[in-house]
Amino acid sequence: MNSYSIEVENLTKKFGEFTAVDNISFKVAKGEIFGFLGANGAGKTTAMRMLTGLSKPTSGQGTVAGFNVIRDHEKIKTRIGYMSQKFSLYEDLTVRQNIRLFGGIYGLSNQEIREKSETILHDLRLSEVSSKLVAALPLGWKQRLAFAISMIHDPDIVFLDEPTGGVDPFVRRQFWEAIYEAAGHGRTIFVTTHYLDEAEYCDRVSIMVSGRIEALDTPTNLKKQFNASTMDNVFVKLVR
Ligand SMILES: Nc1ncnc2c1ncn2[C@@H]1O[C@H](COP(=O)(O)OP(=O)(O)OP(=O)(O)O)[C@@H](O)[C@H]1O
Repeated sequence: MNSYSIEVENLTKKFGEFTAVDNISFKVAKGEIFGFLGANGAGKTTAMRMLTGLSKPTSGQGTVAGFNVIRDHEKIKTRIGYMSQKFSLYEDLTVRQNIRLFGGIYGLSNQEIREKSETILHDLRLSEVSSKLVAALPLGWKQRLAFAISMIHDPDIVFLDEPTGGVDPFVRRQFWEAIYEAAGHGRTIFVTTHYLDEAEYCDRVSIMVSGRIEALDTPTNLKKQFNASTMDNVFVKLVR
């Protein structure tokens, strides 16, 4: 059995003459927390869209959750979860309605939705606010809820696109505890972030510059390699 969740080779995306993602190759092990970093415009979103089956690579090959990124992109969508900072929950629906809605979208039966709803509400201690509009929740709670909902269909991999924007370090730390828990259950976490302290929490980190992966290793090894005391310094040395 393949021990990698993601395996890509020379993945490239061009928009006309412009190469947004330039021959990237890497593997992510099952249950790994993989940080996907890069400056604005480096190509992270474009790469992530190819990995999640939303965009067809111009060239290259690979598998995500065991499915071919070119031929089986519709199947990939059934085995992954996705959470972005910008598009996550419906603010004008209640907490419970959001869980129901996404459970339905991900193809769960009514019985499964009922069970998952109770588990999520209980685990996140949201039972008392289950009939409140999501708009009324603090941002940190919304993020935790969106993360739980992105895993409602038990995906092999969860893609998190800047999941902790706009909250304080304590709330971010709590979110990362939830990430560790998910990874502890064997789920692969693929996460982009602009917070370099969060890169330290990842098992391995890749750093993209102008469409290419310029560095990829554990935070400890990257700091050694770049003679830097923090991931922030590694990033600055590579990107600026
Ligand atoms: N559909 C498109 N057509 C043309 N150019 C595009 C398209 N999508 C992205 N690009 C360009 O590709 C490059 C990479 O963009 P991308 O959004 O992947 O970067 P990013 O690393 O995710 O940046 P950010 O952190 O700002 O989201 C940018 O120069 C962007 O302008």
